[in-house]
Amino acid sequence: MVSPFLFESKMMQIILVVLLILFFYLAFRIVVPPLNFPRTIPTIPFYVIFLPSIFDIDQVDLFNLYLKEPLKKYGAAKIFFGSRWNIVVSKPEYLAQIFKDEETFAKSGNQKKIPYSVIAAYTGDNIISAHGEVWKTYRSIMANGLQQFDETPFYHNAKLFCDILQKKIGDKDEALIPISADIQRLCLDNISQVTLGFDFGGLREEYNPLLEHLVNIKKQIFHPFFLTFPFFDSFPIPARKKAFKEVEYFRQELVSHIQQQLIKNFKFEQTTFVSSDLVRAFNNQTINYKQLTDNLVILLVAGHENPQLLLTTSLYFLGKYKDTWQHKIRNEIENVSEPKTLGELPLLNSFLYEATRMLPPLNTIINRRTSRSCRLGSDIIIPQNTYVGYNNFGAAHEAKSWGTEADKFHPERWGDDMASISKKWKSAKSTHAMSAFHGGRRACLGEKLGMAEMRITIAEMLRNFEWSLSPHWKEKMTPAGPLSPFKLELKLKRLEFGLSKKETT
Ligand code: HEM
Repeated sequence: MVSPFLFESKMMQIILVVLLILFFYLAFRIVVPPLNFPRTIPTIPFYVIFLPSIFDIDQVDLFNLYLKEPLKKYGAAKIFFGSRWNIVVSKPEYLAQIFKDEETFAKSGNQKKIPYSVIAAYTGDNIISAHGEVWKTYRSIMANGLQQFDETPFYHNAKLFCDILQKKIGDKDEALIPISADIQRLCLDNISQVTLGFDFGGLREEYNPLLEHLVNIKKQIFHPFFLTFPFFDSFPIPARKKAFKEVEYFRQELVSHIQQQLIKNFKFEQTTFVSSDLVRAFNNQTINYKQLTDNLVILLVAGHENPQLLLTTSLYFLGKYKDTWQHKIRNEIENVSEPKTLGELPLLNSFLYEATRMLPPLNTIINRRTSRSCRLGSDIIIPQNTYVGYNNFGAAHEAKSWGTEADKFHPERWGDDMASISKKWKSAKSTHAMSAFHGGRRACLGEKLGMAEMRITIAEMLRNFEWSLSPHWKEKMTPAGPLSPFKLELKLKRLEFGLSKKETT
């Protein structure tokens, strides 16, 4: 008979061996790309993705150190992200193929890629992530309202935004102001008033419960560990359970705001907000309640986060090039009396396009999965069920498209007059040398809206203030995720009365 002690120690040995095997198996899956991944493209070391959590390094440094050369040479690479190995491309020809062949490179957002995660619970199955017929349905409902909209709230909010900054300067002439939180409030108010039919109240209310809630859940969603290993969201970790609950609460609160504004008083029947179109589609059963909620949430999320990033980037470049670009554009807008003409100012628009090129707000997007084994370009064989994404920063800094000065901030590259600037912008998008707004059939539906918001806010800022980068602010971009200057702080100086009080509307 085996003694209980011997039995126990044998069991311990077996458990230890199983755990060791599991550990090595998981480590192998993280360190080495799947064996059926293409050998014709390089592998970015798995640890690269963890470096910003350990060292004081931002994503532009990371790109320059680890991705620039492989992407320049091969146009594609294998990269570990989101608990799995993926293929990321930056060569315009590869982007063109991926964007065009939607059946093979099928959209597969977080709701499919990591359905157990907090981020998937947040945005669900929406117009950006959906594929095929479902996407077509969403697009047919939402496209019109995102293309035809009333810009008036942008003007009012830009003024409110500047008033808030004026108050922060107080009775001094200038002050050092961390700008991120106010930009977020502005962008939330803009998108909620222009597309959702309610006022988020970010600029008007000092304490705003919905905003507090949003800031809180964003911290949990963009937690670096869970962003890299969303797999752990399926474990019963109390903090993550709380995050799920709070995300659900936020979604319900958002819909309830829209219900109060649009549904209860039947305003949706008369208005052309995108949210009204979604409510009508829900009422006639084209979409269900979850689809309605998912799309309302994505309108708020994409509609405020992306402009927030681009505005931060624009204010950063204007601060950095205060004596040149800021000065020149201020002179240019001084003569504008008709708001519509902002879209026709060569300096303002070439500046905006260059800012978008230099720091594309959505740096890397990996949300397509191959529906079959396929060939990318002439020699990259990709197995079925592989996640494929694109690196906007890489595409926008490719020397082949943008010349040897691709890394330089050089708005002149877009042209001197509005006709050539617009032509170059369109051509850069259609050749995918510039993919910051995607392009093709799945092109961003908010580009027109976002760019109008940028022009109007920048013009108002230039009329009110002169600014440079705060001497206390360390020039650094976000370490991971969306790309923009990290916790930007500006040295804002109030401008003389004449220019600041000039009316725009
Ligand atoms: C201003 C900065 C913005 C940038 C840089 C930007 C960028 C992008 C990109 C890269 C995509 C494609 C995503 C993918 O490949 O999965 C996209 C799609 C989309 N964006 Fe934007 N976006 C911006 C603003 C907005 C705004 C203000 C809205 C308004 C709600 C918006 C609504 C959308 C929608 C609805 C799609 C999905 C289009 C489709 O698949 O049919 N975007 N955007």
